[in-house]
Formats: sequence, C-alpha cells, structure tokens
Amino acid sequence: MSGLPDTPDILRRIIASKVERVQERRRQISASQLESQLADAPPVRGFRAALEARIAVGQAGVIAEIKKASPSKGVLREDFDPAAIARSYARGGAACLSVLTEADFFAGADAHLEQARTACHCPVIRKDFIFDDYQVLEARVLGADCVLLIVAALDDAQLSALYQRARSLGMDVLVEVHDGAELDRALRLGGDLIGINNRDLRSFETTLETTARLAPSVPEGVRLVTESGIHTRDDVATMRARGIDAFLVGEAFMRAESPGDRLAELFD
Ligand SMILES: O=C(O)c1ccccc1NCC(=O)[C@H](O)[C@H](O)COP(=O)(O)O
Repeated sequence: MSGLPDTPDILRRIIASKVERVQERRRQISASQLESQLADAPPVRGFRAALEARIAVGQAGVIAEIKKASPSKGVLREDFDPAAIARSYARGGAACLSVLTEADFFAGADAHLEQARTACHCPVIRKDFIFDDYQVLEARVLGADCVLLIVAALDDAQLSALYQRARSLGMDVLVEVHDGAELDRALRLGGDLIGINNRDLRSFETTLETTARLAPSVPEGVRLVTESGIHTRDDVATMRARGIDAFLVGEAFMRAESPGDRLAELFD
C-alpha cells in the first residue's frame, strides 16, 4: 500500500479500502483492456484552461464539487442528482466540476462523473484517492479531464510516475498540499496546478490561513487553487485580496437548495 510515515490516518483508511476496490476492478477489466478503451474515451476538455479563461477576464475560476457525503461532515445532500447539480453549476458560472468517485467514505461513484460530464460542457476532475497507474487510466476512460494527486499520500517516485502518466493521457493534474514541505515537493515535481487544502486531514480543522500562509511561496506561472472551507462572500474576498483567484468549493454548494445559485451568490 502507498503512503508515507506521516500520512494522515483518514487517508490511510480511504486508500486501504481503495486498494481492495482497485484489485477487484482489475480482475474485471485488465489494464490492457482499459488501454484499448482509450480510443473511445470522450475528448479531453482543458481543465486548467477553463480556469485561466475565467481569471483572464477578471472572474474567479470556480471548481464546483459534486459530493454527497464526506468523512468530516457526513451526508451533505439527500437530493443528489449529479446531472442536475452539474447543470445548476454550469448555469451558476462554474468553470470546472469536481466529482467525488470514492464510494466508501464519500458515497461517490464513477457513474456520477459520467452523468455530470454529460450534463454540461465543464471540464471535470475525478476527485478520488489515486495511488495506482490503473486509476489514472480508468479516469481518462471515464472521461475525466483532470486527476487529483495528494502529496501526503504518495512518495516522490509515485507522484512523478502518476503525474507523468496523467499528462501523457492529456489530462491536467491538481497536486494537493497542506503544508510547506508538501508544497516544496509539489513544486519540485513540476506541478503547475497546485491545490492548497485548508482542511487538516488529521484534525479536520479547516482554516483559510493555510492558503494565506503558503501562497507567498507559490511562484508565478503556477496556478494556485484554494480548497475547502469557502463558505461566504467574505471568504472569497479575503482570498482574492491575497491574489488567489481559483477556488474548489463543495459543502457550501451541496448544502444549498440550488447549488448553482449559491455559487453565483458567492462569486458574482
Ligand atoms: O472533506 C473531508 O472530510 C475529507 C476527508 C478526507 C479527505 C478529503 C476530504 N475532503 C475532500 C476535499 O478536499 C473537499 O471535498 C474539497 O476540498 C471541498 O471542501 P469543502 O468546500 O469544505 O466541502
């Protein structure tokens, strides 16, 4: 199993359950069979390009998340229709979508990504816990335009191999960090789309100060995305005042009757 000595326990538990699911999936569909399905995968939509297009005209680049539940908050939304949520997000001004496909802790599914992607023109990141080349290949076959690599869960060799594989398939990679050491590793990797997760996965404490503290260390040319804990217009204003223009938001939208309307309220 992947991971580092100080990988947060919740990540270890999520990945342990993923290992079993990926092994089962491999028994059903081999990697070579997946490779043969690449030709029929939906064409890649530019994930980072969609963010940059919004930011270039002075708007925030919003990655709107489709997430039914999470370890820190439990069930977020009972009325959970990924296609309807995707359409709502697109109407509300989302640049991109983030779709949880992890089943055991987030009640996600691969079908959620397919439904969301088919329902609108937004590029989609597969929000899952990736440690195996097979999962990167599977994400592309599903239609993902970007994948998430969590620095805290992977050593440098894994990070590099998975990053190169995703890029070779035409996908962008959101490299997620939570502290300075992880940010250094992400920058050494060559990541040009870096997410700072404001949520401490050891305590679940969530503070925008995490992004504020690390942002000055992110060089020009790297797009920084602030993730987690964005709930109010003040949160957005605070981040934008610090030069952060890309956001990944889930709970605040998932708890709203109209996710897209809430997005428009926070980011208009
Ligand atoms: O949210 C959790 O409880 C969680 C636990 C373990 C790993 C990841 C987790 N969250 C994934 C995310 O990073 C968030 O879904 C995403 O950043 C959006 O955060 P929010 O807007 O606070 O829902």
